[in-house]
Amino acid sequence: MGILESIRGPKDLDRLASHELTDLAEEIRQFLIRNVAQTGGHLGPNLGVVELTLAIHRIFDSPRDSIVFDTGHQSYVHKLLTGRQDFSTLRQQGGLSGYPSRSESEHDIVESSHASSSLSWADGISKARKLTGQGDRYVVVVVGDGALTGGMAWEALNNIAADKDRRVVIVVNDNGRSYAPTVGGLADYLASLRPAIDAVRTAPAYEGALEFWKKRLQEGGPVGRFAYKSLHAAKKGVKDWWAPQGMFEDLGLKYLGPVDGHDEKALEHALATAKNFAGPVIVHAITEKGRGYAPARADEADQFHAVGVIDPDTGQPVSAGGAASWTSVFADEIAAIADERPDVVGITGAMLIPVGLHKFAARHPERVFDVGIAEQHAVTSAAGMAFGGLHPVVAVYSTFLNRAYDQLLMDVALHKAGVTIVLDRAGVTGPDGASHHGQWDMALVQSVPGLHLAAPRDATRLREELREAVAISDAPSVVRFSKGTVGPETEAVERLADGVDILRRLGSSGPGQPGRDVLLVAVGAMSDLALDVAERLDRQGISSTVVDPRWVLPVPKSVISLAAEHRIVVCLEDGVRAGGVGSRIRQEMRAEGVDTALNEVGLPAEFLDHGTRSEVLARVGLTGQQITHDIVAQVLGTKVPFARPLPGKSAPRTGSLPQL
Ligand SMILES: Cc1ncc(C[n+]2csc(CCOP(=O)(O)OP(=O)(O)O)c2C)c(N)n1
Ligand SMILES: CC(=O)[C@@H](O)[C@H](O)COP(=O)(O)O
Ligand SMILES: [Mg+2]
Repeated sequence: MGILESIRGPKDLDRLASHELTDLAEEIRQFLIRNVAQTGGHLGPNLGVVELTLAIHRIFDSPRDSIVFDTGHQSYVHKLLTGRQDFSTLRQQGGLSGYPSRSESEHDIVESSHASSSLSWADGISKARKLTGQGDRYVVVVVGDGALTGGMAWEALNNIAADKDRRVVIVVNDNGRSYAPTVGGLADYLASLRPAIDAVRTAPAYEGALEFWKKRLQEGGPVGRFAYKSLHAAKKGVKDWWAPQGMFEDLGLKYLGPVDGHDEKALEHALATAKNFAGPVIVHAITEKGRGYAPARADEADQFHAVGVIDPDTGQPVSAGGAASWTSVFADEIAAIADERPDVVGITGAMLIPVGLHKFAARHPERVFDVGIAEQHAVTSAAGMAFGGLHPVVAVYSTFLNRAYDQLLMDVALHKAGVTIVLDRAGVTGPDGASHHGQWDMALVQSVPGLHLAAPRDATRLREELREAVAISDAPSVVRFSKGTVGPETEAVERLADGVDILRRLGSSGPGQPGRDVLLVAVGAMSDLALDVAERLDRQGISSTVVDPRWVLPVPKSVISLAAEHRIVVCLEDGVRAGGVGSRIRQEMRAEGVDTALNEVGLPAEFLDHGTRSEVLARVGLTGQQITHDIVAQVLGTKVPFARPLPGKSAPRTGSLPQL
């Protein structure tokens, strides 16, 4: 049996000798490679924090002390050390979360995968500890160099530094990368330290010398004066030479490091030193993403930041890529647009390749900007670019737009700025769980005055709607699409004057009668589902029309007219029902005096646990069978009157469906 199996909780680490810790670190690395290769997950980040996590759990006393992981994707080692060593269900429905999870362990605190929030958590927890007489309990934060490029982190540092007697230990996990090498002034700053200094500040000798001279200083007299002069000179020298200590100390934070983040002994020394400060302190650990796994280290793109199922020996993906992904279609089209439109620029929040701006950047490097993990800044900076005559395309995952709602509203929309926001991973994503589903974007943006929202149903419409979006120069435009492979191409049987596509007309409501029983409004990728429902209804004698609005906001007038000609409207959307597209259509129908019954079919306003995309959709009832069942029950259950006429239209029909 290896050492790892003997670790049931952090306390079991205390008895290990130094060589056993080295062996344990190797065991953990092999465990991660073997297991994450089977399930997929954040292999690179976790290989980089093995020694760091061991040292933290040996020096601090979780859960009495709180350990907070920023973003949380690098908490696998923490899980292994806190009683969770079955990784066979990692990120699977009902299995281990890929992020900290309070329901899994008392050692877990922050479940959100949204970066740069950990220091605010630490500020809050430490204030609570102080006010409740528990000021002797530490808050230890593991924050990456990438997460430190998020503005929220600096808001928190400003507050943490203001109060010297709160026990906050900030471990900067500096591997020099987000996905790609971290960008910006801070990254350059941290990088400038790595080669120069090798943990001298935490060497026992340095601390001893400091203590010796501080005592002489207190004794006063000629020796004390000499001590003062030499300490002051040393500090100034170090300050000039050792920038981060200056920067962080200017902020009011003690700085320790940089420390070799793979030297467990040096880490423990630095953390023990930090613990003795009993106040806010930064420990700057230099780590390597993908440490100990050659395929990860060789991966120039992102050092195996997040992998699918791979061959553990070679690191190669097990399943060759199949159909095109939404992201790849976007990547090709935006690059083509960039060739044609010199005013178009791209902006990414440290996710150039994941959001598909890499081809654009390869062809026009001067026109793609990586702003770091700073979506709020990205959106307002885009408003500035639009003011300067450019057309920015901000590409982010849907869930991360949540963070930039005010910037979209008050910097882009208020100023009628021609900014296009492309939302990848919109709707249910799956394995990354509750904080990653892009389920709120449509509800958020539908309240933004003047905003245009497109939800393409397939690759052709993505290309088309993206081009239409970048042609809008006086308002924000948003194009949103799902994670993963693009659905089948669905050609319209008719395109109406306002761009709405009729996808199918099935059955009829009677000779000479307009419309049909059910109007199925399919938002984006829901078109496949809507067509499946139409087929199922047809088999039960219920007629339907399937439409894809393409641009769902503003609500196209033809959707309202069609609603008046059907008995029920069902809007299918891969987003929260509350405040979604369906509710907006309902508002517009009411404004036009159309009182056709409308069902919003979408996601609940709930946090949805991880699983595959189809498992999660099934869990919330977004399946052909369930939707059909509900429609049939409603239509057969009640005599659903036809709508009152639109002004100038024929009188409504009433009647009941044929008995089945
Ligand atoms: C607000 C937000 N934007 C983007 C992401 C996507 N994301 C996940 S991890 C990551 C890089 C994090 O870099 P760093 O903090 O240095 O951690 P590392 O992976 O290097 O350990 C990014 C951009 C996110 N989780 N949150
Ligand atoms: C932790 C984080 O936010 C990202 O790494 C995310 O897990 C990537 O998601 P995709 O795998 O969908 O690109
Ligand atoms: Mg990093």
